[in-house]
Amino acid sequence: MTSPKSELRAQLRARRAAFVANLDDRLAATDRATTHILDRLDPGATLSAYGAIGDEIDAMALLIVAADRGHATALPQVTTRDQPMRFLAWRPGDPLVPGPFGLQQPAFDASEVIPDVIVTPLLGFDRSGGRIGQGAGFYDRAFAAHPFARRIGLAWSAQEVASLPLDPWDVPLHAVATEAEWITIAGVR
Ligand SMILES: Nc1nc2c(c(=O)[nH]1)N(C=O)[C@@H](CNc1ccc(C(=O)N[C@@H](CCC(=O)O)C(=O)O)cc1)CN2
Ligand SMILES: Nc1ncnc2c1ncn2[C@@H]1O[C@H](COP(=O)(O)OP(=O)(O)OP(=O)(O)O)[C@@H](O)[C@H]1O
Repeated sequence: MTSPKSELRAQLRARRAAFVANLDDRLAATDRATTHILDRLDPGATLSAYGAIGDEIDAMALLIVAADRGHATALPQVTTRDQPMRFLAWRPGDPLVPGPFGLQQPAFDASEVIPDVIVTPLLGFDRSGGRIGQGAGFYDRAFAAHPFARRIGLAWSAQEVASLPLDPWDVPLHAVATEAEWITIAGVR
């Protein structure tokens, strides 16, 4: 299938890979990006993040520091493309089990939580809060199911595009954190 979105995904994957390959210090850059988020968490907020796939910014250190600061922490659990993604409690030291797409996920008996903040991986973002992901719609469906959660994209600056083709179900991000800056999107409810 070639569509504007799938071509764009391929371009963005290539751009992200080139950016990461040229990064001097990936850990330091990850730390700068995630610190934008940590510095702005409301006390006691329940935070969901993710473990990186491939060239994504890894958000596990963010989750570990947040847990240390007293936040309840969670990771998404996906099973099949048809089933909605759920957010399951996960604290540092809790087991992780292999899931689809090479994901490491909380155990099946972990309790479901309602996150206050959803830190979201992405392939591309724009300054209107537009986001393009892997194309399975897991995050768009989760955003629709959790309308009161803050939606924060975590991405390398090279993942910015001027504007994204938007579908009716796309839910805008409230903010994007990169290694270079913190971007808040005006007017997103
Ligand atoms: N780190 C991370 N966790 C996540 C997501 C994500 O994008 N990144 N998801 C967001 O929805 C969900 C999992 N959904 C996914 C849907 C499709 C593919 C996928 O097609 N992967 C490619 C390889 C991509 C790559 O290496 O960059 C593949 O399997 O061929 C992966 C995850 C939930 N957790
Ligand atoms: N709220 C929703 N309810 C039902 N289906 C949805 C919803 N949001 C998105 N989808 C479905 O998800 C599919 C993929 O959407 P899209 O291409 O926007 O994914 P994406 O944002 O790139 O991926 P992801 O959110 O997994 O990172 C679409 O076919 C769409 O029908």
